Amino acid sequence: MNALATRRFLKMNGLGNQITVLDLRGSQLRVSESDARAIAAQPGARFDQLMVLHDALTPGTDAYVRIYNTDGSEAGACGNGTRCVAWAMMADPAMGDPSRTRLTLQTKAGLLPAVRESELVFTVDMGAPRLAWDEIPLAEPFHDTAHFELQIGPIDDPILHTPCAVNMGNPHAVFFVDDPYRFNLEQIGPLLENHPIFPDRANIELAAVTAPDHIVLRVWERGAGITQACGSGACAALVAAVRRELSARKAVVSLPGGDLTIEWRERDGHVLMTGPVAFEWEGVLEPDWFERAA
Ligand SMILES: N[C@H](CCC[C@H](N)C(=O)O)C(=O)O
Repeated sequence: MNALATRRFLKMNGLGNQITVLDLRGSQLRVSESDARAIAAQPGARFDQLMVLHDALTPGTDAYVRIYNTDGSEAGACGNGTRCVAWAMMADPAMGDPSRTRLTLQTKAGLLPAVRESELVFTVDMGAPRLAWDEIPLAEPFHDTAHFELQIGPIDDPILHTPCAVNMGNPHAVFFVDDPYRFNLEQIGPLLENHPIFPDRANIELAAVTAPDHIVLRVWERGAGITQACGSGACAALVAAVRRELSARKAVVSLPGGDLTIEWRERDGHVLMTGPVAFEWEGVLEPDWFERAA
């Protein structure tokens, strides 16, 4: 029997970004890529991102978190998932400590401090964006990642072109358009996600700046496809808009699932993301889920 079987999980969402939280602290258990895919295949546990808690590795942090996409691949950051984990570690009856209002998670991309603003609203310090081409990462050097060369569609009348590259602990390519809802993201997304310019693939954003403090955004996520919201994608879109001098350093980003407030703080260059979480249900990982997938 798979060692993960019978472990409890929480099904949550952050603005409709489907998040499953699995607490493996106090054990040596690890989730493999095929385990993640087996869990994702279950309607009751289905996720865009699976957030797996492990014992903290570094003093001053509260947990080490591994983040899996639907396809089993690992991501370095997940804004919506971080808010969900923060809620679980503070408010869940079984694993939460209600006396806490802040904590710091560690992922393979760095530290993610989170603060509870109200019962269901959290702010995460997503850190400073990395804006050099070799940190994004892109296959070719570009001297300006705010305007790097990539286009799809006819050469002289491209459908999309000249995105801005931002690494928020995971790679994003932001295209500015008039109306993100005018595009067939289902079709374009996989072409861009897997474009050879992105050796690690990329999350793809279609963004419209409708006012200096408002961005409309749709996201095609690496390893997960279209999602209702993407926290790191919202951060990437705001950073890209500021670099293009299209928006202020603080804006509301409207995603299909709802709004996030994003601020690229002047003082230290960190990006702060504020938004809600929702708890849906809890369950246990059933043994036969893994047998069928094996
Ligand atoms: N939905 C997440 C991001 C997942 C990114 C993942 N798709 C990748 O980088 O592979 C968020 O709220 O930030």
